[in-house]
Amino acid sequence: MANGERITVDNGVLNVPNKPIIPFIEGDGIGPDIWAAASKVLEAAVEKAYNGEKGIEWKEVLAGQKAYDKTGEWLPAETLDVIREYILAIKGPLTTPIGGGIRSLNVALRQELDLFTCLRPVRYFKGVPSPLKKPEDTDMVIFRENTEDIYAGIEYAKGSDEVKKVIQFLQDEMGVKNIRFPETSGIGIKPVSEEGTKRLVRAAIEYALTEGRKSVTLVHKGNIMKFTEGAFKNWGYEVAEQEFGNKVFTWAEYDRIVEKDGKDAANKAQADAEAEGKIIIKDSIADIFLQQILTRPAEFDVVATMNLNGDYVSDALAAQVGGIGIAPGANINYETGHAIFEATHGTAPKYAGLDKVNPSSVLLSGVLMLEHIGWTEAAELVMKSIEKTIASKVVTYDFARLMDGATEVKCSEFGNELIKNMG
Ligand SMILES: NC(=O)C1=CN([C@@H]2O[C@H](COP(=O)(O)OP(=O)(O)OC[C@H]3O[C@@H](n4cnc5c(N)ncnc54)[C@H](OP(=O)(O)O)[C@@H]3O)[C@@H](O)[C@H]2O)C=CC1
Ligand SMILES: O=C(O)CCC(=O)C(=O)O
Ligand SMILES: [Mg+2]
Repeated sequence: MANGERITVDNGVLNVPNKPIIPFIEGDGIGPDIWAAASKVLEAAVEKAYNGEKGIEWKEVLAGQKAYDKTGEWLPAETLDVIREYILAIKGPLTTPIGGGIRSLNVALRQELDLFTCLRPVRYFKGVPSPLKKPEDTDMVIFRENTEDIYAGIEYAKGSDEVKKVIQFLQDEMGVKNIRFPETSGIGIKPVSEEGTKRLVRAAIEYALTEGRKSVTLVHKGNIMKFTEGAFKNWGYEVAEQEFGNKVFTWAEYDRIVEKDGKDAANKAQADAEAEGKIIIKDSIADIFLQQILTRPAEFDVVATMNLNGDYVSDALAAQVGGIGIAPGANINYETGHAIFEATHGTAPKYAGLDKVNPSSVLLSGVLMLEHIGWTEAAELVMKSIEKTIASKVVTYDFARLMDGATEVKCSEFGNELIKNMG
């Protein structure tokens, strides 16, 4: 086989050689354990699917503690340059200290490469322990805005010169009277833009159309945060109606029909739209949404939301289908083609180096990557093997503690079992 080559991108379309070079970040904490297990499984699936005609050449790039120890920098410029050049990458989790210290490297990677969608599919694997009666009803795909919101990192600490300036500006020039304790407040700023919202919602609707999904729900807290989260909802409906026309039916349209012709007419219009296979664009306020995904999961499909809501919703939905050990993700810019695949969970520091945790989240992120480059046969092999292995009740601690009659295996052993059960 030829030596590795670069993936290139032409007008947003990927050209994938038979031996693509794909950068990886091993990650902090449990990162080395899960990456070792998952990369072996991905290699075995590609080898088996294509009889050695295709293969991935991994290229390590540094970030986090390993980068700091080797270079004195947490996120070396070279890492960003390499990912920019090689288009796709996959990463393990990176630690972010709480209440001080460096800002999130995970967020920095997303912002630096403008990976505006955090795509997190949530589906159930038969046999996985779940707190729900019918976990198989949970089949959602989260589109989380990845570059804005409170994650922009515009924050000023209590007592700093900056916070005093901001509070003074708000009080003196903006007439703000309700900062309850101005002397002891920190301040965070939440930018949410029309452009950022529309590109995210556009990507979610395009995904729903391509994948034959039924609805896109805009999740927001727009009753309280009117000009950020409320605007997200309005811009979402706008982009749906202006750019997708009669391929969608929105609840904004529903409301207009109610006003003009009454509720029965609106219900009929929605039922007709559903029968015609149009995508229903609806919205839900974030707090009730968190209840309804538990009580009525079948009503939700594609979910589009802002950064912080998306972070909370991701972990909550992961719990419904067996937990964060099996929750994959991808950070994607659909315009430039750049993407970084990564698990939804973090570094789980108490398990670091114990060869204990479930490698499935980063592995399934690798499956998303295989699908993304069109290597669906290899992706399918991994999926089938996960199903078979879980059905045989050979699982890591997280599932074993909730399953009757399970055999608990280590992270690396679970990876080997997946390879054994492949095909
Ligand atoms: N994208 C990223 O790189 C992310 C990084 N982080 C960072 O990770 C660090 C730790 O965050 P924390 O809030 O503790 O969240 P984590 O997701 O790291 O861990 C929380 C708990 O989730 C369970 N868990 C996590 N990963 C696995 C796995 N692979 N298999 C089985 N169970 C798993 C464990 O549960 P149990 O204890 O029940 O066994 C663990 O204690 C922080 O610095 C945070 O900022 C967090 C999220 C994402
Ligand atoms: O960057 C971090 O440390 C946390 C990020 C996170 O929780 C997420 O992206 O889901
Ligand atoms: Mg999170």
